Amino acid sequence: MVLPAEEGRGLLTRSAPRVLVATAVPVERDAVAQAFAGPPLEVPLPGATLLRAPVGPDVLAAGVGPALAAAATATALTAAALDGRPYDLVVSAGIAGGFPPDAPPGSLVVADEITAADLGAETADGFLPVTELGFGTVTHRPPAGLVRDAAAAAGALTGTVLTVSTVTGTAARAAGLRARHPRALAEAMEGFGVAEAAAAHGVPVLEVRAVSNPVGPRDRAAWRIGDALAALTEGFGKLAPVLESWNRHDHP
Ligand SMILES: O=C(O)c1cccc(C(=O)CC[C@H]2O[C@@H](n3cnc4c(=O)[nH]cnc43)[C@H](O)[C@@H]2O)c1
Repeated sequence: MVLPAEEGRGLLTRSAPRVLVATAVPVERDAVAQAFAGPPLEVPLPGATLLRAPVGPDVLAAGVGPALAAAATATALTAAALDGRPYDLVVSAGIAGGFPPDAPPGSLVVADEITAADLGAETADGFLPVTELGFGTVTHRPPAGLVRDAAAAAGALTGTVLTVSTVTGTAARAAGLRARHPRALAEAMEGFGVAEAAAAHGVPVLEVRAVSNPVGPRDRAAWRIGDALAALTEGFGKLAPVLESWNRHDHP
């Protein structure tokens, strides 16, 4: 991309943004990496290994759950900053449960809100988020322009993606989550942790999820993990130009 000051002269080019994609497990990491050409290098970090292809984002299997996701993402962000090559964008990605009927298995969701759904206190009157106890935050909002462009490119739905530490296994809990978060399309276990790490480094965050199962009564046999991983690869293939042209200064 030509820098505005050099337009017409074509002397300087802006280098591609550095993007870190954090998945939970290696099969998700490999599904994302498959969307980008070239054999990836393995870059060891404390507690995790990054895949770095000649072109495209660095992809990390950060672990399952918000704590491990936050720790591994923060490690990768710190290593890159100390190396003098900080990341410009962090993407939390992987499979997820989708709230029926809005987000069926195989569909792709780009989060416009990343919300910790079980970070708080249970009371006799219901659940209180930590913010109502006077602490921290429960929601991170990715840049609106990036969400719009990413969803349009990938053919994805947009809405809230919940982060939970316990996979929902009953219709009652699914209904309770949806009542508290009417815009929720999906639940997964890492987005909020990845977003907290990105926020601590002042780096924007995006979350992209491929739906493998409905949120609700536990039926492990019905999970469509292969279809969701294929949707993740296809989605990242379509997202590639959006990520390559991402410039945080163009998208407040
Ligand atoms: O219930 C099981 O038997 C079971 C077996 C293997 C793996 C799991 C997981 O919970 C993996 C969670 C993993 O995938 C994401 N994910 C996918 N679907 C959901 C969901 O409905 N609710 C929450 N998380 C989900 C999550 O981000 C984890 O990385 C279960």
